[in-house]
Amino acid sequence: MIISLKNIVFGFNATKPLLDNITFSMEKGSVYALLGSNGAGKTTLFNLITGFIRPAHGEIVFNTEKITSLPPFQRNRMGIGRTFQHVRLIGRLTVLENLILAMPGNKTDHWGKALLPGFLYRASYRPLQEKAYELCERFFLSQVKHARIAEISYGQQKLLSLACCVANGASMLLLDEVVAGIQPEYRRKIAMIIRQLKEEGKTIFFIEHNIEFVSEIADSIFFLHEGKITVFKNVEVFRKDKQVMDAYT
Ligand SMILES: Nc1ncnc2c1ncn2[C@@H]1O[C@H](COP(=O)(O)OP(=O)(O)OP(=O)(O)O)[C@@H](O)[C@H]1O
Repeated sequence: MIISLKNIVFGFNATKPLLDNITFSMEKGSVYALLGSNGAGKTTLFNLITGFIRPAHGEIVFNTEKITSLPPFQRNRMGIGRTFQHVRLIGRLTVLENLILAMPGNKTDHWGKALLPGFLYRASYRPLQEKAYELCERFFLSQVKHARIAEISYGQQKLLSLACCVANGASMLLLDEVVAGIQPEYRRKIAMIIRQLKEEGKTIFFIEHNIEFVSEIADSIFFLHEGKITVFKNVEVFRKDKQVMDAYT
């Protein structure tokens, strides 16, 4: 087990909790989809896991450590990475530079390293650069590695967001609508990469409305409805469920 949530309660107002006593756990090396109608609380659940908000009650355990009251940067260092629904990349930097910036240690060491003599600085930078080249290769970004973010397509930006999450060293990746609004070609590439990440033992939790994409890659489906989570083993069972049909009609 990589993560468990126990009796999580969260609400933006006192009248009705948005997330009402949520309990679930996830296995290492598995892929989980999170579905639910608009406003069900999917992004809020991601914000709770990543530490942007805290629950009113309940506990979150990641790799046997309680993380419920840890800030986002600490959870990130422990291996929880995320991508956002609207990509958050640094526009004036290139693809390679965005990747290098996402690598652990680089940001905090940057100014210290800048004081080193040139040859030593270049030597310390080179392994990061090499890793960034490898990631570009793996994420189909080699041809645009020197391009700035505004010069690459939306599909490439989504691939880069995912690559940054991997560069960051995450063992659990939370992906918020990673294939929404992109060409089928990029959707196929992202599906392939997610399968590879699973093979490497990473845990993927992704919010998605595209049921075809969900059926291609998810091991389980988490359905969030009226504050509760129901788990489905596959898309067929999910599609036939009455509660699901009612929620989407
Ligand atoms: N900071 C906030 N303050 C008050 N209400 C909020 C806040 N953030 C979200 N909400 C409300 O909480 C509910 C759940 O929002 P959330 O973004 O988690 O839903 P979602 O399931 O991710 O929806 P979508 O599929 O539309 O992205 C919505 O009604 C939203 O308006």
